[in-house]
Amino acid sequence: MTPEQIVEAASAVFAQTGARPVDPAYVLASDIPLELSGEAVRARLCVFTDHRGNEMVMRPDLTLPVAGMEAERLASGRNGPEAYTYAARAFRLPASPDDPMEFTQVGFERFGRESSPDEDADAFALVQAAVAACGIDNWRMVMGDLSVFPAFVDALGLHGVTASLLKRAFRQEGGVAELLAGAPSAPEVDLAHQLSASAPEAAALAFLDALRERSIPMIGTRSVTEIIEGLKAKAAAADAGGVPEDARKVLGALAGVNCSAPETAEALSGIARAHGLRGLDSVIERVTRRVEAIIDAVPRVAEAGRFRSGFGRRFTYYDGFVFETYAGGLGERQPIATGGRYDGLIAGLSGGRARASGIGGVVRPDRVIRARESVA
Ligand SMILES: N[C@@H](Cc1c[nH]c[nH+]1)C(=O)O
Repeated sequence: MTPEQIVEAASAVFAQTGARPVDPAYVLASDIPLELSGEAVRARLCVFTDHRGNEMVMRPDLTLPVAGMEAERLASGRNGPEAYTYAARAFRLPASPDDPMEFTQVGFERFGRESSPDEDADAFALVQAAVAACGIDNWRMVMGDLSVFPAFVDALGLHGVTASLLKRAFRQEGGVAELLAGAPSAPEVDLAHQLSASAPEAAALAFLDALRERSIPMIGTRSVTEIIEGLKAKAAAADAGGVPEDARKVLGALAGVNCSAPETAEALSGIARAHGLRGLDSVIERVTRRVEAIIDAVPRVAEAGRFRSGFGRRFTYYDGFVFETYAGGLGERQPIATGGRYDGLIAGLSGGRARASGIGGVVRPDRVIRARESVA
């Protein structure tokens, strides 16, 4: 198949559902993509400064601008479910030397439908139908659910500051492991206390001074404000007694969940049972029902699908089901299809003026071609 035929084949699958074709704004103000991209994507945003000195980005995906459009539509008083489809360009600095900076995503976004395991399965099955239409049948997939970790943290009954620190750490790659590995050092806690006592600007200056004094360079993609917030949260949790030993065991076990799709229910409920945790039935039931619905719709998932609890941080807008599909010789940094649920995004983008569930997924035709070539 030629690249055009692949785009056409995938587009036809999404168009058949009656979704409306769109091609929203290419250029976005940087604040929203910066805030809603996980660390891995954030480091890859194509950022530039416009003629007025505003920091802008080329859209790193289509979900953000499409959800922005939908948030405006809903906030202006229109309502009811809506679905969009696109075959459009997105821009990210390459994840590996053979990845392009500009690429097409063929996908869909659905808003305002019921947020249920069956809808999750339906959205996943639609993406896989597009993958199949592109001539790929020997794929594997990984799924996760971003609501599982916070639910386990809540079930542990920890102090509020400790619980929010853990939920926040979960959003960063390796964050929980780092947190569980050790309490913050005394100088870190002292610095956090000192920063807590200052107004935000003064705190930022004091923080940069502290780095300079210790000759520590600013690296990575987190902003000074975020680093300060993180430090303060760590110190507050340490002041509240830190993460107790039994909670460490539970979270360690949860972080280790990496099982075949049919084993998911047992993996999660086994941890809850072993540690006498209550209040997890509804989240575990939802995950279980979803896996069943997915296997009903796409039977290959029973052997080619895995569930990983720590999975899915490319974008911080995801808050439920997430998945990636891989094929051929391409590794996990180069999925051929991705998607997930983001029920809080419309409320976030509209400042609470509108609310709607959201779910969607995309196929990457350039990677489909490479996956096909790598097995040919
Ligand atoms: N925008 C996501 C895929 C997606 C679409 N809708 C939901 N998720 C990505 O680029 O990885």
